[in-house]
Amino acid sequence: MADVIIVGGGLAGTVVASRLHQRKPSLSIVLIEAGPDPRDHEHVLNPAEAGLLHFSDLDYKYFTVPQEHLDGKPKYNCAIKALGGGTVINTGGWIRGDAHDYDEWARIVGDERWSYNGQLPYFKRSEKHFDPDADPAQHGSDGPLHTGSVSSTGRKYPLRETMLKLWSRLGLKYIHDLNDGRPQGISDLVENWKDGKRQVVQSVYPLEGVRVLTDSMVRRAIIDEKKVAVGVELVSGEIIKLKEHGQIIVSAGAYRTPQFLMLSGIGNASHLSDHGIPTAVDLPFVGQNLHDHLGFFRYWKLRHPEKGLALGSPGFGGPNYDLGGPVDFLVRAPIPVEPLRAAIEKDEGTVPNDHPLLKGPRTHLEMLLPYAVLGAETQGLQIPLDGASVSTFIMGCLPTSRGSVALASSDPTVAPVIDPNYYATETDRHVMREGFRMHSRLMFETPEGKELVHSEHTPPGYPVLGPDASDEKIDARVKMAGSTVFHPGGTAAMGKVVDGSLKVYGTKNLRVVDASVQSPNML
Ligand SMILES: Cc1cc2nc3c(=O)[nH]c(=O)nc-3n(C[C@H](O)[C@H](O)[C@H](O)COP(=O)(O)OP(=O)(O)OC[C@H]3O[C@@H](n4cnc5c(N)ncnc54)[C@H](O)[C@@H]3O)c2cc1C
Repeated sequence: MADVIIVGGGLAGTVVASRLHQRKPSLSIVLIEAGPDPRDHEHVLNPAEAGLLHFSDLDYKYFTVPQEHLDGKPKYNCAIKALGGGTVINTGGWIRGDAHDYDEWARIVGDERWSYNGQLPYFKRSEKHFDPDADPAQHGSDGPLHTGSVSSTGRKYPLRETMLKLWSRLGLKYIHDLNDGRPQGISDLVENWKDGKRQVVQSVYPLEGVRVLTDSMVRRAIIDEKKVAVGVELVSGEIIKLKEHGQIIVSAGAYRTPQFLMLSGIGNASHLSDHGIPTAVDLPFVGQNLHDHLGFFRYWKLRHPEKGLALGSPGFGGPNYDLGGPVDFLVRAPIPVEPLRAAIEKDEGTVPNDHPLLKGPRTHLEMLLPYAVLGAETQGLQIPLDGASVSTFIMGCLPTSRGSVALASSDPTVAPVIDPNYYATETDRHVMREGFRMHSRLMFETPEGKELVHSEHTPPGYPVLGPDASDEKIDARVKMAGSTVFHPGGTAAMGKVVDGSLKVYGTKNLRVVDASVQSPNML
């Protein structure tokens, strides 16, 4: 028997377990995680080795259904099966959203607690911010998570001044604080590495006092005839019961949380019946609204590799280079409103001036220039890591494409059917084309770009595309090379599946607390 049963010991589940115990030590809390505690796994603590965890024993190794709006092929999507969830592998980018995003969420669900100011106390509580001169209204100084920027860690990359001039050509300014809710501009990248090491969530949100079961997958929540959650059944057959007025908290991630709800009888009744699952609560929106960030890399051959400008070159190295990723700036930009409006109208018909994507200005694009070549082989390119090339990265921040997670089987150990439906809307295509053209302009038309770059490495069979490339040609590149940035969300959406207090509609004592709860129109 337990007061609180938490299903899934990833980022959200571990934080909730730890904070609940701190707040009320008398509660009996059980945290149940499908995978092991991976902290002694050889590649976990060094963030530079995260690539080695893909397709490892800790990876669920998901593949989507064939993506009809990309190149028609299934796409690999990583998710970690281990205590710590995504914090075991993630890049550690410590990037707070634009205040407009949270305010839009609050407006949609009619609950100010989800606005930027509503969330701010929790942002602050989580961090030990690196900058003593930062605005105390925006940052916390005694939270568990250490953060650091390129400058605060003392990394001085040879291309920094060139990069600042290059990105400024987009009309953007340098901003000192990436994480104050007003992120548009060029800022030092901020990461949550501590002394060059990963902060896996259970190391900073301690679980002493919580009963933790690892290597234990939960099959379903047991819902009684009054729709009250009364316990859970594990795949092993073990049953853990809830004390009266206890809570089951679901935090199995955006792919597995909807699967878990459906296996518990909460979901679209006809889909459940297809899999022989009796319906406890008919909630057709469970598993709908999947959204994810699509990202896209381009690769550039340097004009002067002998200067030691990028990872792999014998001349690339300096004090503290191991304290963060080989990047100077994170760049976040809006795009022009009128062409965007035209794209949205192709999807949605006439749109008002206060359409969420138009008012703001919103942060439509996130961009980087890593001093390294990342993932080129996925585009059929063989670029040696010898410091002779760099990459640029473009991500559409506010996707309007929506997909789904559905059951493949009533067996909880079988992966669900994942369809992110990437690049399905004209809006998403327009945003990505704008980013693509920005990078072409920077590299082919600015003095800094021309001095930096000798040529572009393009995937075999794909020509170099200049700033005046057609939409079709850009789309062809993105469709071949676009891939997930591993940010799925929205599959147990607030206002549709859970209320503003995260309670699952139609049930008692059941909540969802993870990335699944982003609201249906949350962009
Ligand atoms: C490669 C990669 C890079 C990323 N980079 C960044 C970044 O730089 N910055 C950033 O902010 N975010 C990044 N993210 C995203 C971030 O890690 C996720 O958004 C976050 O981990 C989501 O937290 P969650 O609690 O919703 O799910 P998760 O952290 O995925 O946790 C879900 C947990 O539930 C467990 N589970 C699932 N089903 C069951 C079951 N039935 N029974 C028991 N346990 C179960 C899983 O094993 C897992 O441990 C990245 C993610 C990846 C994969």
